[in-house]
Amino acid sequence: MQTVQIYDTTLRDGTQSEELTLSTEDKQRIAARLDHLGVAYIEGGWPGSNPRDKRFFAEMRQHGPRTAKLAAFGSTHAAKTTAHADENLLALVESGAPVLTIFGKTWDIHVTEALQIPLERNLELIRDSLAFLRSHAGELFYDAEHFFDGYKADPAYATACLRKALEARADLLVLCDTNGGTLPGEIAAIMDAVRRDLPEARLGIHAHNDCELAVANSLAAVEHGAVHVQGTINGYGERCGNANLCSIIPNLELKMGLSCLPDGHLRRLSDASAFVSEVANLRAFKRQPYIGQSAFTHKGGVHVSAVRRNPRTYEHIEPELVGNKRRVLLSDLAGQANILLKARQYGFDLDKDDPFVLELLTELKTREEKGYEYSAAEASYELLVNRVLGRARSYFRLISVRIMDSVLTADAEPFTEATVMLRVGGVVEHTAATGKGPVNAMDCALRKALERFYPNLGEMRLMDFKVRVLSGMARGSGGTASEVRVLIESGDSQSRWTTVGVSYNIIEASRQALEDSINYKLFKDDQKKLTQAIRDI
Ligand SMILES: CC(=O)SCCNC(=O)CCNC(=O)[C@H](O)C(C)(C)COP(=O)(O)OP(=O)(O)OC[C@H]1O[C@@H](n2cnc3c(N)ncnc32)[C@H](O)[C@@H]1OP(=O)(O)O
Ligand SMILES: CC(=O)C(=O)O
Repeated sequence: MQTVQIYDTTLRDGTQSEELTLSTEDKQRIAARLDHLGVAYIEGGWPGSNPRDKRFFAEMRQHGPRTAKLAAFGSTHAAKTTAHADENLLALVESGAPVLTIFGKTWDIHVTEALQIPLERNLELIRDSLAFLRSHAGELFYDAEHFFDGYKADPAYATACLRKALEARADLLVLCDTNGGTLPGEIAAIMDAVRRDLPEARLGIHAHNDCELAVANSLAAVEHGAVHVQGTINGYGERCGNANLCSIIPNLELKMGLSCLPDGHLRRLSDASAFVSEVANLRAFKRQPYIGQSAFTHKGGVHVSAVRRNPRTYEHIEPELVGNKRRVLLSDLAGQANILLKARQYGFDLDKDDPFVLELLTELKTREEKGYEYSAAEASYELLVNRVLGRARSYFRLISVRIMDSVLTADAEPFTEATVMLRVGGVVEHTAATGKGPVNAMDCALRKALERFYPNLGEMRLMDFKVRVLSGMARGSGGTASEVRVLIESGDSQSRWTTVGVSYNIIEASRQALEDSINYKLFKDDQKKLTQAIRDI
């Protein structure tokens, strides 16, 4: 099978993304995960740029990747000096990386306006920089920055730049669509022209996503002779990002029949994507093709009904091939098939004729009409199903919640206190707690009352709290009297879950979501204990 080399630049070009900053340790963790994924090259950074990247390469000399090759990045030497004296090139050599990649100018306006040097001098920079690095590099790559724009402006000059890199014995010429403005047809035509002019060159592609075409452009380049593709995990990168390897890799392997990861490693892709967004502390993009949480998620009843019979009816590949999984959502667009699939996921094997199915579907649609949104709050729905089917026990019964919020003066902190009365079995508990605002005070008082009976609540945390006003006059009287939906995301060391509440009173909506959240934690822990007890028998 033909192979395409994957060159990951998440740790270099990815960190040029507006919201992405990685410490040396973060970079090491991500490098280890990319190595585990099986990419051929990991571009670790620009050692001439900052001490963090320098330290990364020093660390990697001790604990380098096991199979991937580490690349260090830099530019051709400064015009005012020589290659031998250039600090950037010396830092590349000192990095000890087995692969050295430098970028150079190929577009005339970049030479005359950005570097402000004659065109001929730029050719010298390319040749001398690569010639200097040649003996220090296991592999030497040349990134022809703005190659496609340069080629459109002056094909002879852009090609002359590539020739200089070949003369200096670069192993690979990477054609870059740096501004991301090129169309797939143009990429194809220019790739063909370069291959005609330089048949001896090995070519790679580096595309940016300014026209949402970085993936398409990378695939077009491969169809027209590129043997090496650069990109980043989740498409992180400056402006609109880089070519997204999480789409490119499965497209190459599953649609184009080319190999780019070791056998079986494609299944690691979803985990790798989630890991990088977690370390980067960025929310994962749900609608990412292949590996996003929504990529194989079905909501419409018609779709779910067909997918139950044969998943190929609405899925272009099996989700497991990329380590993803199928999900089914519940909403007012659901049909009985959604309920059957969800119930099976919760451990109930229901039949379509079972009266519970219709009851659950009717309950779902009635509640969605009231504003509950179960596709975003599955824990609340799982509790509902378990209650209707008689499996969830009642952990506590809330008798009353009273909240006092007093603002003494305009510049003093407001003071909030919640009083909670509840019953656990035959015991009535009456507790008060203060908090930062009414929801926090209610949360603190509920836990204080319950932790004596359920100590495991101590490890539960509130992760996110969202309030949405439900479309104005149609619900409540509009404005500040509108109905609201509250979504609470909670978590413990094992998992996260989201619950929902709806009311015209924000405290009551929060109370519902909070109560579901606590019940869900207790229910889940009970289920775990039960599973363990069955295993132990
Ligand atoms: C397309 C790409 O993604 S390229 C990667 C872009 N990434 C980055 O820039 C991140 C890392 N950069 C840095 O840390 C810094 O910009 C450094 C250390 C490289 C340079 O910092 P400084 O010396 O302060 O220069 P500054 O950033 O202001 O300007 C860039 C300099 O590089 C020069 N330069 C730009 N491209 C090249 C090139 N291919 N070859 C030689 N010199 C170049 C510019 O002419 C300018 O030098 P000048 O001011 O003497 O004319
Ligand atoms: C080299 C590089 O990152 C670019 O041209 O976009």
